Amino acid sequence: MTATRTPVRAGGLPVIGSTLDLRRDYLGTILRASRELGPVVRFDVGVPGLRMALYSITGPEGCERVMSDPVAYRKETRSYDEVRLTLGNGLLTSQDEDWLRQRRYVAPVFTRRRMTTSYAAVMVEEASAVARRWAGRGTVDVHAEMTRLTARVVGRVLLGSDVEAALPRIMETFAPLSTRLLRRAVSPRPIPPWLPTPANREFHRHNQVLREIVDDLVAARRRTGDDGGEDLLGLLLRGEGEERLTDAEVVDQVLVFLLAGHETTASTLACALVELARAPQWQEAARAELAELPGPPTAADLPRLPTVDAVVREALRLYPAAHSVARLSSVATEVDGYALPARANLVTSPWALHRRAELWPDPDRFDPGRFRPGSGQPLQGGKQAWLPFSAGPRACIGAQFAMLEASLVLAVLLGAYELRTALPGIPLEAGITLRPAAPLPVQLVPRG
Ligand code: HEM
Repeated sequence: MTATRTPVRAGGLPVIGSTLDLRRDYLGTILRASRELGPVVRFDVGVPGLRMALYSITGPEGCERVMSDPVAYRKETRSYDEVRLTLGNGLLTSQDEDWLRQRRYVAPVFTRRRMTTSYAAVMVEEASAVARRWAGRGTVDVHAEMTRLTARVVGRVLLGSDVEAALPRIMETFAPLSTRLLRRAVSPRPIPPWLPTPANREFHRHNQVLREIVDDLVAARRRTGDDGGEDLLGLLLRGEGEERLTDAEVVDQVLVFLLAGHETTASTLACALVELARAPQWQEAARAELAELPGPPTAADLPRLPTVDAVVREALRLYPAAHSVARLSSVATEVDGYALPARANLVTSPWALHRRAELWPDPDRFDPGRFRPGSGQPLQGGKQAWLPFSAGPRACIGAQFAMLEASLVLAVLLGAYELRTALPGIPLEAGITLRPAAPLPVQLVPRG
């Protein structure tokens, strides 16, 4: 296709362009631009002379195309440079040969067999422990509860460690790091991280805390001399094969999996639980399917729980934890019929893609029925209309893990409790990930 159009420019203010809009309300600004101006929009960030152009990509073909081609669209963006300051060169941030070697190396930990047997059993065990712990508690903050649960699962399954003790430190550091990252990603010239400003000092202290947590996890495993059987940390420390990782890569890898492996699924689960608490008919529909199972849910039962699966997918549509997937174009290119220059900062937005009315009617409404066979949705765009885990070779390696965990946890909790809430909606905060901005109280009514 020949490029015919230049991207529409978002209004913003004469001198500073869209800087304030993006900083104050990133999600709202991207969504409004997508709805009012189209699938490729240019935002000018910063004052003239120091200006940076940022292009939002919110159509199904455009998002998939940019996400799927790691040669034409690179992880050399401002936001990824910021992520590297915290996470180093692990699987999420590395590129090319480094990435391929790391991805092949960790692949054995994510086989279907492991997911559906040992990992699923741990997920059900941990969810059942939460259900027991909730007994007698009238109301719980489902975001805090799901964060604890998913961290315990990642700790047990991937790292062979109890990470619960470190959780308060992880949460204290991750939230401000995440917010800082997005703020700096939409600044044309952020203050260099080596300048000893109070904000930078706090940033380095937070990074140090995270590194200390990982060092402790690695040291504890080394002390026990246990090679951890088949888990991720055991695999990393044993250093098998020709593609073995350097010591620094091991630490970076643990950090990535520790953070990416729980925070995203926790937010998804928390949002799903609140939406279910607001929609008793979907709880009932899910329970009717659960009632047909012979015992506690297992991975093998999931095909018999289509409503639970639809609830997870709908939560990921409305609240995609990875709301943006950023790339830098390595060459001049064309996306959705719009010409983009080389070295353009692109932000594909699952958040805005998932709320396009021509794909998803009444897009802001929670309706798991969209994902039931025969619903006719998405109306166009097919699989490209739902991209919470990105697409192509750099898609989320933990996608099946997350889907499995979210489905099993919902199945266990819905079997044990009726959920109610007075929350009118879910307050959201966009940093590097999308997360609830406040506690999410949900009332529990024990079932039989
Ligand atoms: C609901 C939960 C999750 C969501 C929405 C999510 C979303 C994503 C997305 C969109 C990417 C692509 C980022 C990019 O290319 O810029 C990604 C990559 C990644 N995710 Fe997830 N993720 C989730 C859960 C998990 C879990 C449970 C794990 C680990 C167990 C994980 C580990 C990773 C890793 C290591 C990468 C980098 C993969 C690569 O580039 O090869 N994620 N995730």
